[in-house]
Amino acid sequence: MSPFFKKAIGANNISAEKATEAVRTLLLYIGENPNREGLVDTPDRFCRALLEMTEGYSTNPEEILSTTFESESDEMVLVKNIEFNSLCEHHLLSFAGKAHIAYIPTDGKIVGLSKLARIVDVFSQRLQVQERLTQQVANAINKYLRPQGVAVVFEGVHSCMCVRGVRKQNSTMITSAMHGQFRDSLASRNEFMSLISK
Ligand SMILES: Nc1nc2c(ncn2[C@@H]2O[C@H](COP(=O)(O)OP(=O)(O)OP(=O)(O)O)[C@@H](O)[C@H]2O)c(=O)[nH]1
Ligand SMILES: [Zn+2]
Repeated sequence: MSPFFKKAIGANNISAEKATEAVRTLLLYIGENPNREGLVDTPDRFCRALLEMTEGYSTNPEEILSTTFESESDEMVLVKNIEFNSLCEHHLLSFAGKAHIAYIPTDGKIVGLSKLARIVDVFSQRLQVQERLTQQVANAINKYLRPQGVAVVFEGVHSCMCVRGVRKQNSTMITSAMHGQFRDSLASRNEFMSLISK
């Protein structure tokens, strides 16, 4: 019995047995034989992978952003090219790319660099649309860090656009969310945009 099966009950009181049975049904639905050697453990693996890819539901963003430090500076802090992997809520297919986050501290209140990447993970590891993912990251930083401004840009390539449907391989979706000084000041916004485009 695999580790997933030992965790007998998941969210909404759904048993692991029922979840794996649903995947077996999907395999039958496409004309496959779920009992053949290569597929016999696939329902279990799929359920474990899905749980892993959506583990952001069980992480509280407030906890991540609660460890802060003091700094002398109230200048912009920017972390760019933070990799993310998410699942589109329409097709349950991956969309992935990079996120760029900047904030302007209030009273020198700063946060560890890794925490910005962790915030990206918390909201990426859920079923998402990129617009909401971008907003949620910006809103969480705005709410828990209370900076003078926060700017977030996501650049994502959506598998559901590449491997099926319109099959466009080279399109990238760019979404942004701005609060405070980045929304109010064109100069701050331009500085952010020029730094991330370098
Ligand atoms: N705005 C937005 N759209 C997304 C995102 N991820 C996937 N989509 C789109 O969601 C839409 C779902 O459209 P539907 O018409 O309901 O589904 P569909 O028939 O599979 O659509 P096609 O992909 O056009 O074949 C598609 O246009 C996808 O490209 C996202 O993060 N943001
Ligand atoms: Zn999709």
